[in-house]
Amino acid sequence: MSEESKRREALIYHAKPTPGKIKVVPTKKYATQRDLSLAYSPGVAEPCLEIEKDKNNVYKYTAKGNLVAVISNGTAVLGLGNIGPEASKPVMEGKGLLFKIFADIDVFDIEVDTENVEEFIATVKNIAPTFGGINLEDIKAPEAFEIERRLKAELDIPVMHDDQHGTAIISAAALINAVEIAKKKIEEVKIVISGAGAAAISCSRLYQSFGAKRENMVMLDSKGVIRDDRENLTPEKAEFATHRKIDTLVEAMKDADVFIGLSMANIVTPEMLLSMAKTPIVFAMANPDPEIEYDIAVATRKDIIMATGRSDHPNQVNNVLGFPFIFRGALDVRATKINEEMKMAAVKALARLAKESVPEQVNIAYGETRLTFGKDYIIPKPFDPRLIVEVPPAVAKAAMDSGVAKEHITDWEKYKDELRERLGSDNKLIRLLFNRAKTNPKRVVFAEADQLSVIKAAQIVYEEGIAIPILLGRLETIKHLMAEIEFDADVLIIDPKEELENNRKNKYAKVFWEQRKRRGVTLYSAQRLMRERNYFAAMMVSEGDADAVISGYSRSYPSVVKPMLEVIGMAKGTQRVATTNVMMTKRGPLFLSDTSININPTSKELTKIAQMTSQIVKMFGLDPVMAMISYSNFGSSTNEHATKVREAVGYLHRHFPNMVVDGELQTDFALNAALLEEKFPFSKLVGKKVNTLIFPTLDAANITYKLLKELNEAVSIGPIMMGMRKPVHILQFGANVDEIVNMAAIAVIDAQQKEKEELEKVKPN
Ligand SMILES: NC(=O)C1=CN([C@@H]2O[C@H](COP(=O)(O)OP(=O)(O)OC[C@H]3O[C@@H](n4cnc5c(N)ncnc54)[C@H](OP(=O)(O)O)[C@@H]3O)[C@@H](O)[C@H]2O)C=CC1
Ligand SMILES: CC(=O)C(=O)O
Ligand SMILES: [Mg+2]
Repeated sequence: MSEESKRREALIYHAKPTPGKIKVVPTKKYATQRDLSLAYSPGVAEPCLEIEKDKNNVYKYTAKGNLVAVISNGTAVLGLGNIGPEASKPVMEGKGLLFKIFADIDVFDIEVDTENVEEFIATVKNIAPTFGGINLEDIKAPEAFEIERRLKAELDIPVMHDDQHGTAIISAAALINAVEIAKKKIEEVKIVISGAGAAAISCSRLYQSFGAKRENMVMLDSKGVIRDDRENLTPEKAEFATHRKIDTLVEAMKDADVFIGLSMANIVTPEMLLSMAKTPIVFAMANPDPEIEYDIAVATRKDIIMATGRSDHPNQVNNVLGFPFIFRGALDVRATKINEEMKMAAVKALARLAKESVPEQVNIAYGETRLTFGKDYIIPKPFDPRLIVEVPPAVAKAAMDSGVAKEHITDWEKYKDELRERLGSDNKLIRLLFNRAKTNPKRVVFAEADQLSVIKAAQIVYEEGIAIPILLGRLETIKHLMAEIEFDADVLIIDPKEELENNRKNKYAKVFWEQRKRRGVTLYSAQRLMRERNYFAAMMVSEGDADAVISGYSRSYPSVVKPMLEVIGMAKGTQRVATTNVMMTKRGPLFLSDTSININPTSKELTKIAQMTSQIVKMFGLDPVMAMISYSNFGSSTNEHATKVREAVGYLHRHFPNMVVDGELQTDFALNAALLEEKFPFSKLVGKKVNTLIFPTLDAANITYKLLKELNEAVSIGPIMMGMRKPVHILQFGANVDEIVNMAAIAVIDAQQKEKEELEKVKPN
């Protein structure tokens, strides 16, 4: 993607569909008059009075305990400099997003219009009662030091300047590991630190806590090397002034073991890297552009251990790995401070985690085959789900041991379970899907590529490397739309009506005629049918000219299913096709079947639907736990609708005893584990979390999934077609771009899966 396209993409991302990246969402019911009288006057007076009696009750009755202020005055925004409070807001909202997705902490971002230290301190102090913690961000040195020192002393909630301590914690963990990989000793390494601001000073201090020696450090600011004979140094710079008689970065880099960049872009040259010692460690952490580009650095020295602050290269040393988890631990024990002990605990937890074997889901999330501790993996990845289980407990424990915790955790396993629960699974699951698709992208025919939403989706899957799109539709329209959205990739575009496609069309028509000539199809009618995009698309897949098809955006479901069934047909041994929808709910993904095809399935058909859904759940990397739902519980009704579900469950229990499935069950019992255990302790689902619901009729399933989707209770992926011979996925009429992209990723994974099954069939035993 060109730099200009990236720029535009970033602007559109921030502007659409709603400006900005975060919003406020109520956590209590607000539907009725009764709810409102509790939420607001008169009910709200009760917690007010309780808090008036004892201020600690604010943690019990308000959101304070999980709310962090991300506060900046915009004076040192990333490496962009003093760009002002308004211009810093996208970064602060970004920090809010990261706090939320990685540690389930809510954030108000606050941009303060003052560069005056006293005014800034007064502002933060005045608003502190709202918050459980204060994350100071992108405030320039030396003011940042005084601001943080004073706020820490004067407030009784944790205050952390992220650029100082977040950065110090992460880079210290990375440095300890990098030094070990380089087979050097931290006490001996010569370290050059470019930058003498908030981040650089704090990092250099923390490295000393882990053994680095100040006499081995040379620090530089915008004027060059900070020598002890320089005048008017701030106390922080004076702390790191060197007695060496050198002035420039070129001189400092000679024979250095480590370069720490917390200054600005592109100030390190390849020559400087070449002058460094053996196995040099280079952390070029300026954002968004590092002190030296990753690709240049690794091309210059094969023995380099290289890290940047960016997510698009190995070894992202960025405080995103720190602040969410550090505050999570601090908030959970109501720490009054974030002290040295807590920081050290976080460093050790992070450094340790990088050495443990990496779960497969992290490899998938980053499109890696095998991440292992070494020069390209010195520190955990931000999407590593173990971070939330490892770092906050370490921080919380250190807070308790060092006497700054107001609450104590006793059951650590329970706490870890709570931490796991905090991470919603919707984005994770989608990410997993995308990354799995990217490992082996397949050719996906978009049968309605002359529709704007479809072509936008095709552009995304192409640019993300999820699929290789083939665009079907009116040539002129497609080209026009592509130009409009600046989709200039060299992709295959086919108009089934065009003369140029005659050869292919004739070939497909012949094959189709051969297949159906005894079922009323003439060669002429076959030729006419191949002008129709869904027949043509299905034939492409059937004949191996494409791997999957996506259609249905502009047509009714049945009118798209028909050609797919006629041309591609069902998988061997399958008598029914069906669909499932994955609903990304707050309690995790929930698969609902059959949402689109079987109007009133028999008990036998229900067993097939359950079995096919079970395969799909596994394809998503989850263990199926299935409830066959009904309006009846375990025989409470003898009506045929309940009986057929009961019979289906009986059949599955007899023939597939390892399947975790039970019913017939009402939905509340299926989804409420405590209720189920209390009333039906014999159920196979007791002690398990149901992730799949098999519905008795199409009415019930379709209504449920659309209701959830429209009430914004869950994002839906699907309907995912099950039981076809080749990957065919049919969109809901008018699906949005995200839904089409998700479906394309599913189609690719489906194609990968089917390819694997084919290979296994032909593999000699
Ligand atoms: N990867 C990560 O997690 C993080 C990265 N950073 C990055 O670190 C950088 C600094 O941030 P922060 O400390 O908050 O900002 P500050 O404004 O506090 O500090 C910037 C420092 O860089 C120095 N500097 C400017 N130009 C040069 C130069 N040519 N050579 C050497 N030093 C120079 C300044 O010198 P002087 O004192 O003379 O003005 C100052 O000491 C930014 O690029 C930021 O993006 C920051 C935090 C986290
Ligand atoms: C990452 C960060 O906080 C910064 O670059 O300022
Ligand atoms: Mg910052």
